[in-house]
Amino acid sequence: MQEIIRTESLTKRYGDYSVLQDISLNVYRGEIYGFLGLNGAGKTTTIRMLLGMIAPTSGEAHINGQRVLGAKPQLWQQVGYMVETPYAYPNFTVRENLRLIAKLRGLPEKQSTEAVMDRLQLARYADTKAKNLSLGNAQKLGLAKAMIHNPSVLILDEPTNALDPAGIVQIRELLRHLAKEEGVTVFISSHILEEMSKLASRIGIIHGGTLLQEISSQQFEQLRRKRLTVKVREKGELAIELLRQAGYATQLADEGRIEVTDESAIRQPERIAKLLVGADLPLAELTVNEEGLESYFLQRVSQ
Ligand SMILES: Nc1ncnc2c1ncn2[C@@H]1O[C@H](COP(=O)(O)OP(=O)(O)OP(=O)(O)O)[C@@H](O)[C@H]1O
Repeated sequence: MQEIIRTESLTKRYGDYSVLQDISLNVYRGEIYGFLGLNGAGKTTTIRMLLGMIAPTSGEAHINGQRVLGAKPQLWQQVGYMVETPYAYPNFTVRENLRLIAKLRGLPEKQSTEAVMDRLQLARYADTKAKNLSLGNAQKLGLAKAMIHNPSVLILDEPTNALDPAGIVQIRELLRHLAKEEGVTVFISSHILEEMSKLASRIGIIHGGTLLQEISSQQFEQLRRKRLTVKVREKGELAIELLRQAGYATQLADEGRIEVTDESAIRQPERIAKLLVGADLPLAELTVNEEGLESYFLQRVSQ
């Protein structure tokens, strides 16, 4: 496997305040590496160092085998990035903004602009001034700028932040396609656990400036605690008794809800429904809940 991104003990301090400690990670060609952490965990700081925008206090970052600090300008022809809220010239249209970037990058202006607008489904906003775009479309314009030169490495800081659900699915599919079909390496940060487990092939979890854990997305899915919540219209005690007798690990939660944590119940909730309805205990609610990022961290950090 070809190593594309490598950090060695990246550390950043501002005065006495330590933002990042000893971050060492590797990302391989065609991988989508999800960098997952709560707000303030240190994601943006890491990404800024990956891009050479700020210098580490100690440690190093490498892309394509080159040390980022002091890298030759050619390195940046292979890298596309979007960090925090993307900037665009407000009085230029989407097309004008992109043509400007194409020109600065020495690309065929018309062809690369139209191609990237198509890719991100931005063509119908081509003549809209950047200042009149919705937040989601402004974000897409930022992504278009990051991708216009067809880079082989994409580094994206919370790229789906302002997008609506349809936009999130679209970007997810585009990134998956780029990684799988074109071998593009994607490093993407987010604080949304759900999104990461759907998109990334590997996930690095950062908390308080430390890389806590690196796992595959499949492992991550298995580690997340899931539970089935049931509520019956009445006779909650009886329902609990019945479920326990049937061998399910069951406990009473808020507002008369019953939580079932067995794998088999989570995989086949219809069995629970059948059991209760069959005993004349009609259901008011039946849901599978997945643990959120905060509680996953709390559990992980307190171990
Ligand atoms: N220039 C700076 N001077 C001092 N502290 C800073 C500086 N830049 C960032 N920090 C602090 O470093 C910590 C990590 O910030 P960072 O922006 O990297 O987090 P993040 O994980 O990207 O969070 P968010 O999702 O909120 O952007 C925060 O506590 C932040 O206040």
